[in-house]
Amino acid sequence: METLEVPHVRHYEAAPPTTADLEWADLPTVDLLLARTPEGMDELTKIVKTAMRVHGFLYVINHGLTPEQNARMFDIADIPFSGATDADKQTYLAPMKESGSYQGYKPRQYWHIDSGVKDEIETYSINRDVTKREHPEVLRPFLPEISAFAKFNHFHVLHPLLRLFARAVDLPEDAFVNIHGYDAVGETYVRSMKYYPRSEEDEKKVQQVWLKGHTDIGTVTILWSQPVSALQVLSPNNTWRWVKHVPNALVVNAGDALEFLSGGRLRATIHRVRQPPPDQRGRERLGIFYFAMADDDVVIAPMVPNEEKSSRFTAENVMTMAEWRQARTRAYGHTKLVRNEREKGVEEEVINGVLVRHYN
Ligand SMILES: O=C(O)CCC(=O)C(=O)O
Ligand SMILES: [Fe+2]
Repeated sequence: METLEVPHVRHYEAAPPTTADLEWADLPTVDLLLARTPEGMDELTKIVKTAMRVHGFLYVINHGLTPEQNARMFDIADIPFSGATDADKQTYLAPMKESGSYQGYKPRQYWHIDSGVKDEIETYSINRDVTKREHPEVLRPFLPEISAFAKFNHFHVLHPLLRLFARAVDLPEDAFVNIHGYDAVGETYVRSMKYYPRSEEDEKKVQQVWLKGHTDIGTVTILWSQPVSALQVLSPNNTWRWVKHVPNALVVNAGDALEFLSGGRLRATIHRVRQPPPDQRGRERLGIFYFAMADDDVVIAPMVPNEEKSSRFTAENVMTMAEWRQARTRAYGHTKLVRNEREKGVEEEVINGVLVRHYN
């Protein structure tokens, strides 16, 4: 049997945490150690219920990966950007327009942000089944570790959270787990994401926005916390609050698909990425995520009575997870958005009959 020797990986040194005094979001924490007992599950269900109604974001701690294993994943996450050649980046481009898939590279300057200025974000997305597509040669020796990381996210973070989400909306505990199979056909990704600083002139034009306010496409987004402060959530009183870095914690939010499945009870909260505070400017920002989607063939219609006033989903919008993610991926950063005359900074589009809002 051929064995691949694992080469040395350059250590990715992130910027130190900011010392700026920012308006931080006050997000609840789910301690996964509590998920091991029935009493703990009851307590966590209450926390999750409030978290998803009020903030739509929460922290997860005690997931089981050590700080060293976490740091190793950030080192590996940087390989597609600093280790691959420009030719690799062309060869392994994601077929975003053709098949509505992010598998592979999304190059910089692919999405329109504002006033003719485009994004400075490179992403590399790998299906949880890492064999679904070929990868740049430099990344191949690390595929077993990436695959183990996907499995870890799936079974040790996603599934426990899905059980809590199901309990929070009074569904049987495994209702959401059953539509997030590890071996099912679907587009859950491990994604590396690198933000590069832009010119001051462009910062002015986009009013310091690096990634417009949006909701995520899938069911659950798991973000591995990193020190460069830039992520903000739209708080219940309609102001942006910064998400503080918590070492080795995860930042979790629901996306559109979970909002639809839960009849609007588990809200897909708007969030954005903006220029970091002055002490972190000029630095790159590397992120690593597990973007979960339900299995491709799942109809993302309410599994509980629809909460009319909060859900964007209506009975006419019946579609599968695959249809929704493909339509959203094709449209993102390319469609002409319509300014909402009543709400400043809000632009809208309708995708498959569903209102999608973008914030600046
Ligand atoms: O970079 C971040 O912190 C968030 C990115 C994000 O919201 C996304 O890719 O959907
Ligand atoms: Fe997002």
